[in-house]
Amino acid sequence: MKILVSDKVSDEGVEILRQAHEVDVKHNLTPDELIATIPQYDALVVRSETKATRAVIEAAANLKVIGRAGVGVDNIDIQAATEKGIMVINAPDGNTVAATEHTMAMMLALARNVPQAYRSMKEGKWERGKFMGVEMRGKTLGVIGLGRIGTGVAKRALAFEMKVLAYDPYISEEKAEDLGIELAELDQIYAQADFMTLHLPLTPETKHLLNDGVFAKMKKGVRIVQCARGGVIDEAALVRAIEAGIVAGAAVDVFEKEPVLPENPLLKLDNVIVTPHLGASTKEAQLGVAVDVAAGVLAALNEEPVTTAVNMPPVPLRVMQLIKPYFQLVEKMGTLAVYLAEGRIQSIEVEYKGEISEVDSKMLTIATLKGVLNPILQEAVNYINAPTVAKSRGIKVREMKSQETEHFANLISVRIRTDKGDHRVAGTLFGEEARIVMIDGYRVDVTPRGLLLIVPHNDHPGIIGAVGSLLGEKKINIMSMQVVRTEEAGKSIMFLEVESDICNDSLLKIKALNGIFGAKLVNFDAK
Ligand SMILES: NC(=O)c1ccc[n+]([C@@H]2O[C@H](COP(=O)([O-])OP(=O)(O)OC[C@H]3O[C@@H](n4cnc5c(N)ncnc54)[C@H](O)[C@@H]3O)[C@@H](O)[C@H]2O)c1
Ligand SMILES: O=C(O)[C@H](O)COP(=O)(O)O
Repeated sequence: MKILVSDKVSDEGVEILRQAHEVDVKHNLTPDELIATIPQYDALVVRSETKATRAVIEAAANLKVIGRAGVGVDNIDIQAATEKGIMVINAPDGNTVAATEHTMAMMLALARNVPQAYRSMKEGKWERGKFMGVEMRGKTLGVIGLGRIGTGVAKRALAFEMKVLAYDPYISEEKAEDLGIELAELDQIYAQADFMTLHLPLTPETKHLLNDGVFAKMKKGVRIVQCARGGVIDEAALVRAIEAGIVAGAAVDVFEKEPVLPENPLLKLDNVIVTPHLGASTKEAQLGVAVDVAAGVLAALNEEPVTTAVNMPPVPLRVMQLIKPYFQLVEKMGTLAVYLAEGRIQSIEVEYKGEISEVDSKMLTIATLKGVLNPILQEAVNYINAPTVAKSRGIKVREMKSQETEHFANLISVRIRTDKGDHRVAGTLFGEEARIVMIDGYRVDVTPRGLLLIVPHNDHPGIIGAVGSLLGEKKINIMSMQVVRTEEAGKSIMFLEVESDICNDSLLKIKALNGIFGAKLVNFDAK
């Protein structure tokens, strides 16, 4: 078979591939050249430079697998690959240490003005008085995102005798306690942190997490390290916060637009130090991700299970036929439940009632976990890694079964328990059609597809109309609407299936309406 390696991947990985297949290494292909050449290949190996767009994937007549030598798969159109039955795999562990150590290097360099002093000396100067730094010992470090890299940074910061506060809504208190650090809310971190470091994915929820409003809440003199993904910080707001004296300095490895243009204002500020997305650039990391991705690509071409598959479920055919109709339903129920959940997830319970309780439902429980975890994690959670990911986050998973049901032949319910309460979603199949029939104890009939707006409100005349008018003004079509009375006197909840996305601004306007006390938009089709 033929493999194309289109980015700089370590020779050792390329050699592993060459021992089994014919390999071409071609860097810097233009999009058109890639589209023209891709039909002859069975596998494509990339880092972040090659953009495996829908157009590339649609042209890939023989492609069976795309291997990403690294973590982020945002340069690959996963949806298009999945639709075409192309397995996408990544190498999520190989560069964790490299990115962790780069974060520490950036934090130290920021604290002690190392790049600025270096430049001054290279210019022939001896400016001992100009580069007064600060110590890290005794300072408070805010870690936002406590996954693989955030955890590594937290451990190293403890060795520097820093006080570590971490925010990650999807990590248990137990995990933080085991690490010897404190979980905190974002506002607490903003108010207390002397240093802040980001290690979370870029998602619609995290885009511009650090913005003007948030910078205004920060402790004066905070230093910020950004080695996660460009876009989590609003760069223009960062520049304003530095100019206003709120942020004393920033160390930035990843940018909203890469490669960075020379006119980027961050490059003009002396107290901003920068590296060109070097987090994963160590020999060890590049060797690790290349060897890992090569092993994955070979396994995929041999049709063997791949533990780092991003998009393909390894379900045995016989089991698949029995449970296939329920896969999408349970995944979407997991997604809805996690959108409803507010605190730290402690456990996920999946209960099977009726005939469905008689089949091996393990894969359905895994599909539920996938639905819960995918909207909140950077790494792609699939049928292979979902249980391990849940375990590593201290989330307990329980399956319960009973042959008895009251109203439906089969009923599956997903309960998420968090430190701020429980949420339960139940669903069934009407013929072949998946339906959510219960949300937090309220009887509904929701097709788990597209966008669902959930609005708890006071049961007063005019409120439903006000929401409808606001959506109408924004040209957002309501496809169906259900209103249920809650057990709390005078309170109801609206469930609206809407045709197009609702921007944050409009959601805020809905929340601000008189008599409304919340608005959540669930995207069943996210990721
Ligand atoms: N600079 C580089 O070269 C480089 C190298 C590797 C990874 N990265 C990036 O670093 C980041 C972290 O990677 P990782 O391997 O640790 O990923 P990970 O999936 O292990 O960790 C991400 C963490 O973010 C948390 N999270 C999700 N949404 C959140 C939110 N709204 N608020 C707070 N936390 C949230 C998740 O619970 C998870 O624990 C990713 O953005 C990745 O792309 C950059
Ligand atoms: O997602 C990743 O693995 C890192 O951002 C590194 O990307 P790179 O392989 O392009 O250096």
